[in-house]
Amino acid sequence: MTAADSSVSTSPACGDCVLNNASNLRKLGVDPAGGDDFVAAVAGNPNTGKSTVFNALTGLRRHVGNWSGKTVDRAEGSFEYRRRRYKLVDLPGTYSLLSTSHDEDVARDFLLFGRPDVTVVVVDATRLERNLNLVLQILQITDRVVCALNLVDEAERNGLAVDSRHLARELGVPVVPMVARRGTGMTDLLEVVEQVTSGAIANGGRRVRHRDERLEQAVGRLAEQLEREFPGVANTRWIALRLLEADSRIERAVTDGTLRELSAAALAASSGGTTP
Ligand SMILES: Nc1nc2c(ncn2[C@@H]2O[C@H](COP(=O)(O)OP(=O)(O)OP(=O)(O)O)[C@@H](O)[C@H]2O)c(=O)[nH]1
Ligand SMILES: [Mg+2]
Repeated sequence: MTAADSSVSTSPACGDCVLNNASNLRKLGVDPAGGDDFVAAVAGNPNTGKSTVFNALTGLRRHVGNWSGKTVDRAEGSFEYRRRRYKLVDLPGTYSLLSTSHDEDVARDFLLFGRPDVTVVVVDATRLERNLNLVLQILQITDRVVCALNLVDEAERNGLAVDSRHLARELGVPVVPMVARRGTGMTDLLEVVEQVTSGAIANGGRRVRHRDERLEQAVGRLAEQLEREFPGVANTRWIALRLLEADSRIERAVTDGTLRELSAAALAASSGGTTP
C-alpha cells in the first residue's frame, strides 16, 4: 500500500466543485438534479470511517466523530467518477442485519429494499474478526460488494498487517486497504466501485450454506415460493431464513407490498425499463 494518496482532495464541501482531472472525481454534494447512473451504499460496523469515506467522495460534511453511533439516519450525496454519476448513501453503523434497533433497521432496509448497485462495506482493520461478521451477512443478500479495509494506519500501529489479497480471495469480493482520514486508497476504491457497477468484475461473494439439511430444505422450498411470488427479487434465500425466524419487519415486507414493488422494479430494470 502506498503513502497518502494525494490524487484525492479532502477539501471541504463546495457549491461549485471543479473537475479534479487528476482523480476524475467530481464531488457533487447534495445534487437535487439527481439523474444518477448508479446507487452506491456505504455500510459497516459503527465507527469504522463510513462517513469519512462519504464526505471525501461527495464533498459534504456529514458529522464525523470519535465515538460510535453518530450516524443514526441515512444521508445521500453525489459524485461523478469517470463521467458516471453515483448517488452515495451513508448508512448508520450496524453489527448485523438482524433487526434490533432503529439504526440497524435503516441500514438493513436500504441494503435489502433500496437496490444499491454496489455496497461498500467499510471494515476496521484492527477489529477484523468482529467486522467480517457483517460482511458475510451482507454477502448473503448481494454479491455486488466492495470491502474497504479501513484504519490500516491504526492496525499498523498495533503491529497488525492484514493480507488484503488473501482476504479478497476468501470473501470473493475486492478488498481495498485504506486510511480514509488521509484519503489513502480512495482512488483504488473508486476504481473497483466502477468495475463492480459496470460488470467488469463479476463477484463470486462467499455464500454460507447451512449444515442442517432440514433447514437447507426449508429455506430452499420457501425461497422457491418467494421467487414465484416475487420474481426478480434477488435475495430470496436470506428473506426465507428471516421468515423462518419470524422476523416481523420481513413479514411486513411480504404483506405490505414492499416485496411486490421490489419485484416490479427488478423486472423493469432487467427489461431495460426505468424504475421508479
Ligand atoms: N486513524 C484513523 N482514523 C480514521 C480513519 N478513518 C476514519 N477515522 C476516524 O474514525 C472516527 C470515526 O469516523 P466516522 O467516519 O465518523 O465513522 P462512521 O463509521 O461514520 O461512524 P458511525 O456513523 O458512528 O457508525 C473519526 O474520528 C475519523 O476521523 C482512518 O483510516 N484512520
Ligand atoms: Mg457515520
